[in-house]
Amino acid sequence: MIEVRRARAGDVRAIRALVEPLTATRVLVAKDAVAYYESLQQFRVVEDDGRVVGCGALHVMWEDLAEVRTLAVHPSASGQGVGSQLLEALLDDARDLGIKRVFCLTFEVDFFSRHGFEPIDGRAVEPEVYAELLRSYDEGVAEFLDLERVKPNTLGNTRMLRTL
Ligand SMILES: CC(=O)SCCNC(=O)CCNC(=O)[C@H](O)C(C)(C)COP(=O)(O)OP(=O)(O)OC[C@H]1O[C@@H](n2cnc3c(N)ncnc32)[C@H](O)[C@@H]1OP(=O)(O)O
Repeated sequence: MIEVRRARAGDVRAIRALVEPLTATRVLVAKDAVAYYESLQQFRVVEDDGRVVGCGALHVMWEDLAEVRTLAVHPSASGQGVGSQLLEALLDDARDLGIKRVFCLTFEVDFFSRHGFEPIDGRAVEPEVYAELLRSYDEGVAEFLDLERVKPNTLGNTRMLRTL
């Protein structure tokens, strides 16, 4: 039976195993193990008969803004609605947190479009918020801000936004 649930500390190994092949092709950014434990509360996983087959995270960036991150489904489980269930659960988390806009940076434009995301150009935040976000040490925030130093990581990705 398929179940979407909050991640537990014991899931981190399975999450890393899902993500690792995707970092080799730069679909997802490689992170150290400690980063997954530190951001564990952001994660949801999909379990199928006791096996973690998908993961995804929601990272809050500002008062009205969060980012979907690290969405990955094992190839053996793709095309069965697992990614859609995960994404919708993360959007529900965003609603629960009072978030109004959800950002993502992805090659999977059709998939995210089917879930109400639209490509955006330029900055998605006011200059004052941009200046505050510059103070973050988070690499994903740097990618959101489209800073020069992280551009090699985001080459070919599309910036997308969903309004809730
Ligand atoms: C912000 C970020 O994290 S960006 C990174 C996004 N992740 C990646 O690029 C990693 C590599 N890709 C993946 O892990 C997966 O392909 C994902 C996450 C993009 C999609 O996960 P999936 O579980 O395959 O998605 P899901 O099954 O919900 O939808 C995919 C397709 O299956 C179809 N589908 C959905 N439900 C079902 C179902 N019950 N039965 C059969 N097909 C279905 C959908 O119509 C959809 O069609 P499409 O390919 O034309 O869009």
